[in-house]
Amino acid sequence: MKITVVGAGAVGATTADNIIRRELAEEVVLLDIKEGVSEGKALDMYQTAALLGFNTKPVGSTNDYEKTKGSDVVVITSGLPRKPGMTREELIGINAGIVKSVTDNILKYSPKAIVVVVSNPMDTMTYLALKDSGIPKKRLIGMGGALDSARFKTYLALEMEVSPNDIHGMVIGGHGDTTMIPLTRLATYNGIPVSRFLSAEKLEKVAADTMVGGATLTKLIGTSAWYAPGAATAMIVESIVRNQKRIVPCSVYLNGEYGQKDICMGVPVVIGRTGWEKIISLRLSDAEKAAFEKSAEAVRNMNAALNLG
Ligand SMILES: NC(=O)C1=CN([C@@H]2O[C@H](COP(=O)(O)OP(=O)(O)OC[C@H]3O[C@@H](n4cnc5c(N)ncnc54)[C@H](O)[C@@H]3O)[C@@H](O)[C@H]2O)C=CC1
Ligand SMILES: O=C([O-])CC(=O)C(=O)O
Repeated sequence: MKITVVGAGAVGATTADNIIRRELAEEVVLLDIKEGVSEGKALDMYQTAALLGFNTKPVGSTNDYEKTKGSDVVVITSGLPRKPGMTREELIGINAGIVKSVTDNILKYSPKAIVVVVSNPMDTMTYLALKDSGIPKKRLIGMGGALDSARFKTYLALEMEVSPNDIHGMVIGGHGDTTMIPLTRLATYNGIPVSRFLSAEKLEKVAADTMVGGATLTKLIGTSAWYAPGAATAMIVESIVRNQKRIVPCSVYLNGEYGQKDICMGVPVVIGRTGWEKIISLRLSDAEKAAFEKSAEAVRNMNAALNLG
């Protein structure tokens, strides 16, 4: 098994670190355009092998795609992160060019790879990667809902003063401050609806905090988050390489599912060795359906800015 992570910045390096620690592949290639950075970070990570006891080898590459050849899974994190006060959507101008050229290069050397897109605005970057490359839709996965759901569970756990490990819940829709849909109605504390433990007001606050979870961290840190994004991305990669069939909300190409066509956005999918294997169709309430439609409209407007014709 060989995995490539493009972008050796905060999210890319953290993703690679999580992947090597869990020995998800024999080799993990970290590629960046900044001279020497990926080689340096890969060597730094490899020096933890003697301390932590893993056997996966990280390899750095300064923009040399030959080194990524034959990758089974490729994660794309290259691109600008937002600064406080910005939306993810404002990154489209620069990141579209980066994601397009990276996708072309990756598929030239690894035509059979499953590609996980992280760069923002993620739903639109996933759509761009699909339209530009023609990659079979099931091999293209946008990472957003995995992270948003982890934040949702964390905010619920904090409010309830329980372990996040006992909380189950999902966030679907777009990966944007106003497009996310935390499915509060379906969230549980080990199978028991969270509405048994928290008031409607508290649940509304949890949902609102979840939606701006990324913006909150960006304001605190000065750039966007990386620990949970890296862990969420590695969780998806693990479900692929270990064929775990986990149900994870991911941005995938919809062709009529959830009432939407020709768009990538977050819905629950089963993730296994061939990519996303199937979409789980949830019975949404009327309010949830309306939120999904509104979310799709916003994502579609963003996609139109790509001018794909
Ligand atoms: N989908 C999600 O849930 C999340 C998405 N993100 C997004 O991930 C992206 C990366 O974020 P960070 O790692 O914090 O940024 P960063 O600035 O730390 O790292 C980005 C890296 O990409 C590299 N890069 C730029 N152009 C490249 C190219 N053509 N080829 C290869 N590498 C290139 C840069 O040199 C830099 O090292 C941002 O767009 C951010 O908004 C971040 C967190 C969560
Ligand atoms: O907030 C951002 O810009 C980065 C991101 O997507 C997240 O952390 O959810």
